[in-house]
Amino acid sequence: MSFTDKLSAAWQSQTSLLCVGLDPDLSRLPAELQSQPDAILAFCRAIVDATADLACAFKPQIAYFAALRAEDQLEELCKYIRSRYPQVPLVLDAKRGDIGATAEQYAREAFERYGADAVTVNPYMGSDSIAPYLEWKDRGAIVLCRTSNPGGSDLQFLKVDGVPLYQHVARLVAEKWNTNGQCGLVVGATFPEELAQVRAIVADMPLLVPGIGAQGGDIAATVAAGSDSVGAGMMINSSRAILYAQAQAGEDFAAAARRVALETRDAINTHRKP
Ligand SMILES: O=c1ccn([C@@H]2O[C@H](COP(=O)(O)O)[C@@H](O)[C@H]2O)c(=O)[nH]1
Repeated sequence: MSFTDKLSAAWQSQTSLLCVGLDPDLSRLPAELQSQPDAILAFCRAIVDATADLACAFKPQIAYFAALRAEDQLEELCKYIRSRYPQVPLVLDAKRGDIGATAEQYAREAFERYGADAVTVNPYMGSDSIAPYLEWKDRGAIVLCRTSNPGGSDLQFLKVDGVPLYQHVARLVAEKWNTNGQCGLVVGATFPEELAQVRAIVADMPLLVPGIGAQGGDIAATVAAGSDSVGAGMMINSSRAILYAQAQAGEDFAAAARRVALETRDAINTHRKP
């Protein structure tokens, strides 16, 4: 099944636009896990098991694994998600961007090694740097457009022919690069006005929307600005707020993560229009 078909099915079957981000930080893991040899894998698997019925996607961020020399644990985690929860799309957040020959290897890494349904990519190097991902006709390439960080404005807001650069990216992806219908865009929940502008340009293209939770983006404004024509269209990502949720009495870390994921999923759904 293609990335976009799997995502549309997940939006429906899970009744969820919540993407659970997997950004394991060893120093924030529960003490009882920290000394285990495969602590990262054990932690992420527990989070996945606790939230799988609440998520329309899982998004491991590769830097958190690579920094700890834990790519083997990321591989195992991806295998686990694919076999246990095949209905939940797996988005590898890698933000790759390089010349075509190198991009071919990055595409193999994402789609062969990790078996991701989609990968995040950087548009700065242009069409030939994106083409290798599009060779994988059923997989997604999710292109950075209007990122959630404040510094994203340095370049993304520059006017080119009177139009901000991020809008050029949105148009380029929608009109030229989306040859297989498997492209998406990254637009931050911290910029709802720009999210609405992007939605107006790209019709029902899926958007990966990080920035709620730890980055403080407003859920109601995000849903109002970014929903597609059927009240879906987004993977609204939260990572740290779920992963490191404060445990309440009687909860372990996974139960706390589930509680926050449930609250977040429901808060998003409250604002959706049928
Ligand atoms: O514009 C972007 C693109 C990607 N991210 C990634 O999303 C998560 C956000 O984590 P939180 O803990 O929910 O803030 C993280 O993996 C980023 O690398 C982003 O934040 N903004």
